[in-house]
Amino acid sequence: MIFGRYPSRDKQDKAIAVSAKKFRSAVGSDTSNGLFGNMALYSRVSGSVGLITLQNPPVNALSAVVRQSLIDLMDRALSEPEVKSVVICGQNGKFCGGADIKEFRSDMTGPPLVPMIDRLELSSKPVVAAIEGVALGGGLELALGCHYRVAHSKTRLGLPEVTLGLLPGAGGTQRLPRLVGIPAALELITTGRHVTAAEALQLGLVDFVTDHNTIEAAVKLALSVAGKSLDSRRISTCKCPRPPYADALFEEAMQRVRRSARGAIAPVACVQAVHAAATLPFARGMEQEKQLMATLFTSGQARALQYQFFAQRAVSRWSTPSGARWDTSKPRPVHKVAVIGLGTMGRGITVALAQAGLSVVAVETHEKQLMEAKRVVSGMLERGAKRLGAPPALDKINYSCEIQAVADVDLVIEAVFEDMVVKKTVFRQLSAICKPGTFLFTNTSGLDIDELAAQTRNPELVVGMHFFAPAHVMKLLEVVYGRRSSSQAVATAMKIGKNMDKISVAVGNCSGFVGNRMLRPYLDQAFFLLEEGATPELVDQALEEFGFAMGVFRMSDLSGLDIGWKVRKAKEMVSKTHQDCRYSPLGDLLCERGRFGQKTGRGWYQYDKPGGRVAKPDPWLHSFLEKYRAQRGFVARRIDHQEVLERCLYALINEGFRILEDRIASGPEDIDVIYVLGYSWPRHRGGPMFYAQMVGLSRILEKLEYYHQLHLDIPSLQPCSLLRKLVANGRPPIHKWVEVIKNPHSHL
Ligand SMILES: CCC/C=C/C(=O)SCCNC(=O)CCNC(=O)[C@H](O)C(C)(C)COP(=O)([O-])OP(=O)([O-])OC[C@H]1O[C@@H](n2cnc3c(N)ncnc32)[C@H](O)[C@@H]1OP(=O)([O-])[O-]
Repeated sequence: MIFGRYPSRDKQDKAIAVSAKKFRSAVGSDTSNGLFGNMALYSRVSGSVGLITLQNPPVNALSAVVRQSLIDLMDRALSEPEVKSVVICGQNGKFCGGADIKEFRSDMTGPPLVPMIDRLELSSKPVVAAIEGVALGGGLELALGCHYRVAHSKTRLGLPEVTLGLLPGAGGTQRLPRLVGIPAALELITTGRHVTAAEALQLGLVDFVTDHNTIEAAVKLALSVAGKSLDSRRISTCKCPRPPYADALFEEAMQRVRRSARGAIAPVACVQAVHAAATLPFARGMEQEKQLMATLFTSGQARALQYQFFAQRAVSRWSTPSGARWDTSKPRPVHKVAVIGLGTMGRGITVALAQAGLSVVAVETHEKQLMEAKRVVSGMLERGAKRLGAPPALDKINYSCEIQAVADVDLVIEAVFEDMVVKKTVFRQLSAICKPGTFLFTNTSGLDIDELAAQTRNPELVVGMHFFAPAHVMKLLEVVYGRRSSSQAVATAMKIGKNMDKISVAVGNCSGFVGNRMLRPYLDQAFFLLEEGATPELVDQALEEFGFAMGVFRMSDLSGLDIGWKVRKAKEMVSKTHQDCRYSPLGDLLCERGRFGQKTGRGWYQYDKPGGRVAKPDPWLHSFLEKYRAQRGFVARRIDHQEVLERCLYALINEGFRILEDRIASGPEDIDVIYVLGYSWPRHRGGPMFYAQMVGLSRILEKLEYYHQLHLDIPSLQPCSLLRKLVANGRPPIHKWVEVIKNPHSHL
């Protein structure tokens, strides 16, 4: 009966809106305080079911007003004798994205989540969560407080609080293990992984999954359970199932998070909270959860992670110094894309484009290499499809040895060698072959976009795309606009990035763009520290303890020392005499001896064989460094971790300020997103510019001044004028830096 009476989602939203209107007039609420812009709505369906709809676009986050409305509407449902059960759903096909993260930045007001969920669970009438779209964080915790959970098959569920530096502090750490068991709860809570509805059903997280109308299904269930005992449905009253090997499980989980979290405190607190669920009664477990949450909530790590969450969304609202903006620039539709050059990067880009549903023409000049690329790309697509449970997009790609095959595409991504001469030739060819209006994008990690654009008839169609390897996996894309790139070309590059599921950051054109430009002074400092007495092990240990996945030398062994050597040779840095500014030839000297890193079994470390992965300290390298110092007049001194961090990181941050000053990045968020997603900067430290704010701009300035005085031949240690200006302006918070950049006379 309910199915026949139930309207489509559209109609249903209209019905909800109508009942909301009636409800507003019934309760006589004041709309002037914005209450009804963010609230929950109430209606009665099928005679005896109270339907509460969360309404707080875009993700129905549980803001203070939503929480208050939910409490009021639950009271209403409980007080109406005709109502026998309740369904909670979210408007616009999204159940709930969790607590309102914006509220975490200010003093929290409104009713807290924990007692609200406890009251819900205590309800004498059954409450069913109708979960569509997402049930994340506090949203899933709300659903765990309900007595039944019905999910749409396309829903994603999870407790991602750990990614925001928190734990599921609205009872999630106590209810989830009771519902799905300790192993699954530990995994979900410490990783923040989202699960599909199918997996949720398998775990017992939801009771029922539907491909059809979720609210209909939830209402049907609510009708069927009305009046039945709820004793076994209140998760807080259930005993947490404790496997016999629980102690070993917790031990293993703690070791795992300590290893992978590299100094992040939230995953450790998550394990502790689940341990409390396994060992304490519910109420005491909740106390433990609350205490752990309080510590995390005020930590710098939570602030850093929440800053990064918003920064990753803010970068899509790009702008350029010439006034082009995301909201006034329309991307052109793109259906067919060509990739030129099927080396490692070209293959990854081809896969990413095909997976995004675009038709791709993949071009490689030699038949043999083309066939090899086809084999590898097909394998990558097949493995990806297996993971996603979808068919591989093999038929999206046409392979060709002829550059003429790109004549009718809408966009070309050139991915040939990182060599200006080769790229210029390709761009001249493309400009002649492609149909008018074709966008010509280049995958480069630092070459001059304007110089390439000058080879074409339409430089406004040229944009840089700096992909990170592996290109089909890495989330980051630097979209580099040149002096003449049109706003439409930039908007189209940003859109293509989004289609490929990347986080794209629009940046200006300069050598190395943002990421690699900042890397230069960081690498230089690491070399200088070796000259002054450090070892690769000492430098790497300091950086890894800070939170980097790999120190600079281990990383450079992994990516290959010869790559940087080639670039330095092309820039004639290797052959030049460096009189005014210090240059360390250490990397070049290693390359001259054939030590290219892991691939040759020798680099800054030694490996058991070429291609080996386990880095071991190399006595040869140590004695080489000693001889080098003696020959060049360096007297080895004791260098500690603090100096390593200050020299390497502050030099990198100083370059970040220069980049902001030069308007290469439009704000500190751009730099921080690039560094976290592309250069493994520890996420819980927010990014280099956020870290600078945490350390204190005055301290960074003071330390840079100190080191620059000691090393006047290292210009990158000279504090840049923007940093001085920010300190002179009273060290404004990071979101106000842009005001100082735009208005040099600003006193805020
Ligand atoms: C009390 C302790 C216990 C509980 C703790 C928690 O629940 S912690 C929370 C645990 N929950 C999470 O960690 C979930 C966090 N959210 C997500 O993972 C994703 O947003 C999504 C999967 C919900 C939707 O993905 P999608 O690609 O469709 O969309 P999108 O990602 O582009 O977002 C659209 C807009 O919504 C905004 N916004 C989103 N969520 C929230 C929020 N909770 N709050 C506020 N705002 C939020 C977002 O900033 C953006 O705003 P903009 O830039 O347009 O002004």
